[in-house]
Amino acid sequence: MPTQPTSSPPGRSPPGRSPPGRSPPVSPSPAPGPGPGSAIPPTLGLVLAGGRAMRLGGGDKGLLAVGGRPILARVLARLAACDAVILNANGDPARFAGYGLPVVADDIQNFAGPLAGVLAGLDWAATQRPDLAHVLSAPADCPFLPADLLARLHAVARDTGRPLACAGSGGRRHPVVALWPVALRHDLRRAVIDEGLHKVGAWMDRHGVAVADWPDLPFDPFLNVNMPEDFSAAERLAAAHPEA
Ligand SMILES: Nc1nc2c(ncn2[C@@H]2O[C@H](COP(=O)(O)OP(=O)(O)OP(=O)(O)O)[C@@H](O)[C@H]2O)c(=O)[nH]1
Repeated sequence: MPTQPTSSPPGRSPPGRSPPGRSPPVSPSPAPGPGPGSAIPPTLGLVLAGGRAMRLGGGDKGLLAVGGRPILARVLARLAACDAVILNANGDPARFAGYGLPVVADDIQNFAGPLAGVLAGLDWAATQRPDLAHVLSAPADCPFLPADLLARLHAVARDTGRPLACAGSGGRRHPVVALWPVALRHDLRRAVIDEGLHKVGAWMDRHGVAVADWPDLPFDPFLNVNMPEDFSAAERLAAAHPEA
């Protein structure tokens, strides 16, 4: 598997392309939220940026620009329909200061994987915004999320009666793009700490998860940037679909 040399300094540009630059932070547009009377239950948006990006040589994937905009700004635009948005990230939160968001670190150490970030988000919602019964998670390396992500995940959960919903494309599930009930946080903590569970999909299957997909879109909205070649594919997609 091609990887960037681990000797690369954190946050450098992926190889094989011109430096994408760290575009200046873009303040998220005022989150409109579903609004009073909306059929969409109150939801906290959670950007998952707690990973190490080892396959890109380290750094913050969300601060890389795709199509001239940081991936993080793109993700935040898609989460603007949520009632509040926080960022899960480890290390110095100052690097995200320009976004004006609460930054919440994992409280489970040793890189327990994305479930540690989801748990941090569920705990934050329970303690800081108990009016929000759901969390919508989205990874900071997914530049082309669908505009109706929040609405469609809630709709598929409601229609199937399942407590969890996640995104799918090309016959695959994307369990980190998902809707989580805050009420399941204690069960998740037990699974991660007592059982050492790391697989997101495995935990979801215990409770029941509905999958929503977007077959109508002319591109995969869940393309994520893990390796340098993903970055090139994302730039091509951004050029071909400026609306994405
Ligand atoms: N909070 C938290 N999030 C994580 C952790 N590991 C991965 N993630 C997040 O989970 C999502 C999927 O991560 P991956 O692409 O598998 O891992 P990554 O660390 O970003 O990249 P690699 O190191 O190259 O695997 C991303 O949103 C990551 O930020 C972790 O230990 N803690």
